[in-house]
Amino acid sequence: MTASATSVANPLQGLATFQQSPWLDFIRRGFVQDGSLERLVQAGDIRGVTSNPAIFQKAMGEGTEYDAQMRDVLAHATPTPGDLYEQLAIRDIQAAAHVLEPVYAASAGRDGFVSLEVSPYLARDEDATAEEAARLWAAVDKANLMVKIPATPQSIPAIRRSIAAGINVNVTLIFSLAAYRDVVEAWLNGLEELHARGGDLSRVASVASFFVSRIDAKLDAEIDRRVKAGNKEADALRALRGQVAIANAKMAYAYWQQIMQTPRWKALEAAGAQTQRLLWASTGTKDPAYSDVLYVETLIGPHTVNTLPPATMDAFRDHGTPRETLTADVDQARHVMAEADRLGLDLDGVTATLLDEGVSAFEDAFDALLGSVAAKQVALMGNSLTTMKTSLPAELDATVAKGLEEWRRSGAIRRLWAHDASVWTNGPEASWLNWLSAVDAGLQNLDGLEAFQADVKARGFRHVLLMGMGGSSLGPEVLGMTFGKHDGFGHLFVLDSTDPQQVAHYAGQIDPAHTLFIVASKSGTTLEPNIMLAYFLDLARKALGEAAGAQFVAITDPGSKLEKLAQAEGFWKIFPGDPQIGGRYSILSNFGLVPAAAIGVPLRLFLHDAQRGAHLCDASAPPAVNPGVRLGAILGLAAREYGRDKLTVIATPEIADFGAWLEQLVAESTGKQGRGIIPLDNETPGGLKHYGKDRLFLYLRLAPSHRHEQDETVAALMEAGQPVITITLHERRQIAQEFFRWEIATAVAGAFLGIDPFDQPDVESNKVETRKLTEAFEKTGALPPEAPFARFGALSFLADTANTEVLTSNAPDSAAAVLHAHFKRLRAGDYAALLAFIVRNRRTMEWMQHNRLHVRDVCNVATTAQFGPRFLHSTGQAYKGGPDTGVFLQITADDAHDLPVPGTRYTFGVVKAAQARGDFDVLVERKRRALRVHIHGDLHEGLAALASALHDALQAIAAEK
Ligand SMILES: O=C(CO)[C@@H](O)[C@H](O)[C@H](O)[C@H](O)COP(=O)(O)O
Ligand SMILES: O=C[C@H](O)COP(=O)(O)O
Repeated sequence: MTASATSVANPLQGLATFQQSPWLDFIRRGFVQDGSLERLVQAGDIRGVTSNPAIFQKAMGEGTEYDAQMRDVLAHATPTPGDLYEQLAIRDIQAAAHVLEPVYAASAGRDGFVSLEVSPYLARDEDATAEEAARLWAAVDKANLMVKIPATPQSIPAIRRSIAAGINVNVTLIFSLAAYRDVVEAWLNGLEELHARGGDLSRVASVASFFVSRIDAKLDAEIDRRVKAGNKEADALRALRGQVAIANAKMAYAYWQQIMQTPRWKALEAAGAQTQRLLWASTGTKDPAYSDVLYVETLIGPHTVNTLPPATMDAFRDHGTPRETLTADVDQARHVMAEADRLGLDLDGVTATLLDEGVSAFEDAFDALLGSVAAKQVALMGNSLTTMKTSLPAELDATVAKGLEEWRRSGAIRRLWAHDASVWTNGPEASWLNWLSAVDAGLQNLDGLEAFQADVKARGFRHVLLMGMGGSSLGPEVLGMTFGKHDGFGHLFVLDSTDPQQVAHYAGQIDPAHTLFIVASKSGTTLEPNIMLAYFLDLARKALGEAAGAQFVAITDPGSKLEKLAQAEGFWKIFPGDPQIGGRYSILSNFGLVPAAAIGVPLRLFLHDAQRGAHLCDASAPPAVNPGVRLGAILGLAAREYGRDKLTVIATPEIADFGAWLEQLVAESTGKQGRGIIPLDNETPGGLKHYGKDRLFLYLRLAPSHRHEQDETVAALMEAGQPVITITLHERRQIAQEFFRWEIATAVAGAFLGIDPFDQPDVESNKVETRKLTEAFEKTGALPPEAPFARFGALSFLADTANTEVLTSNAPDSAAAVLHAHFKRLRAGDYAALLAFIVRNRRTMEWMQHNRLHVRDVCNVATTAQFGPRFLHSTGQAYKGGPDTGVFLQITADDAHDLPVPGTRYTFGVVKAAQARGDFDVLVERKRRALRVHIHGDLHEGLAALASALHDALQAIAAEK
């Protein structure tokens, strides 16, 4: 039985007599699946369906109707929440379109449509709207689909373009006659364009959705306000209650009638075009004082549609009176409009506001909808996603919620993904955002990377030596430490030091004939990788002769000096970097993927995990459920609003190296202009009393290997009211998700801090100072002389004038006294940093750790222990550019053995010394509290002396408390 064959059994069906189609303003899966829609259609009650973001929000936001399809989709892929929503919505729309096909067929394509709205986020963007309309049209692939496009000034041209492309369009959110005129013009223009191209006009259907009841709701409120205020025209105003919306609609209809008489339309009609029908939307009664069928009964007329919410549909079926009203009392309607004008009811203002409110209400609904979809997605994906739980003081929690809501309202996450620098400082940020698409690029290049991996395996390298600094080395180091050695692949050594002992140590570990050398430098001009390369190329040449280049691979930005050198030296491979990805955001690009390939990390799985991270942090994941934005808001607001800027990392040992990568990302990105976050990696937990109010704890927990005692420590921190973020990984590979989450989080934290998270001005200053010194050395064969202000045994102390004055004011007579004066400067909220330009090995690392903890436990401040020059490309930025809360002890030492740098006059030792001096110069130039201690003679004896002096100094400080 088709709709047209149905006898008129109720008022709804009676609308057909007046050539009005009742459509249903509602959709949801169960309603279509259980045959409810079909029954209405077959009965002849309903001849079309409309949907909008608010309707889908209600449908998908509750219950489990969509779970089965979600599970199905998620079993094969990890879409973004936006894509997932779209797949669900498209299935509903297709199913409803299928139900309405008989109506469409029986009406020869004039009726029986289902509408799907373009994303409300695009309402102010012509191109994006037109593209999305075309995309949805193709994706739904049903002749009886109507794509809904809002009638914003920006979208009107997209309506023309879509009609011209043969797409059925439902123009929505029309409130004013002026907007309706523009819509009609766009529709006519579109048809004319299509006609000129020889297109089939008869298949292009369109409706213009004129919103009704919202106008009364707004104006009635204004009328009530004026009446209450004693307006002398109270009676005239009252008479307009519930009148203007209908009168406004009648004016639109009258305009449509005029258009239908124009030669322009007649020509199109003769060419087969269908008329664009007026559709009355927003026809549910809002004011209970009015009839519940008011906006149906008053607007019945030929060639129109009324889309009814279910309650209005039921009411009209029950007690509506179908009779032609649209063409009746038109003069009265004109009078109402004139009265409204005379009384100063600002209809233009109201309709403009309603359009803005309409767009933002659909945005809000879409946010809520995507939020529910994302939350469901996360729940269904279970342990295939890393999870984040937070335990925050109530005040911070509330501030974060406010910050997230602010991000939602301002659409900041969409702007971030759209590479819009207004998220940050409106500076050069947009040029540094390709890391957002790095995972997709990696997946596209996967075949090439896997082929490289297979070749590496086939060549049977025993070792992989990666040379690079900061962003080029810390990521690969995490991969090496986290994933370990894979069968058939070499062991990874990461060299990011200029310490001659360190270089010699690595040289001693590898056999050049069985080593794959990877030199990684984006710029290709960084001093350290260049001299490391010079050294190891020389070493390899000595062992392998001219064939040495074939053992080398370079990762560098296209056109760099390093690229040229690699070509000249006949390197095996040169992998390009992306000039629009900064070093510390490069782990998921070739800078991480090539080393990952070289050590046998399963790339496809790794990238799919990274993709999970990226998709869950997508623009379509609203801030409150976006794992990256949530984390970023906590980091940024904890630092900005509460001075909780010491991000203290506790991690399951198996994934603990992540902290070194994270330190660079967070510190170098945020630590500038006196603001920022100071990450503290690997600070062994201590008693609660050692932690001040400047801490924010991060517990990175690898569930399968978690340590009970760490869980307990963290529980105690939470108990004590310290803010704790717990991120749980269910397997190591999920570190890839965390790489992406932290990149987004850092960028977001940067936005909250009001800085550019993609530059590193103070690292650059350090490089400049170092270059000056090495250039001076090239010329003179010596570094400029320097004079310690004190020497005690093997320990010399150096500082600038300002620091020296403070440190010598009490005429220190021992190393302990100098150190006492130095660390005595620590205040609550400060941090102490040990910055050692010495060989980095287990023994020295233990020394550093022991002494940093000693400082923490006596001074109750946050501490960090860093090796130079490694940290110069990482946390060094924040030490110099971040908050002035650091107290720095730089440690340098004589080199027992030095190594020449081939092709230069200097040695590794000279470079390292220049770097330490450059570092110190910039620190003091920034007026930081800094002291340098230089160890003469044997390093370990000197370290022992220093530890003992420090011990005495700290004991004195403790005694003074
Ligand atoms: O499809 C359309 C219009 O084309 C409808 O879904 C339209 O969006 C709705 O009728 C309105 O949003 C409902 O408005 P209201 O009852 O919330 O004021
Ligand atoms: O973090 C980046 C380091 O400063 C190294 O830079 P590069 O990759 O250009 O050599």
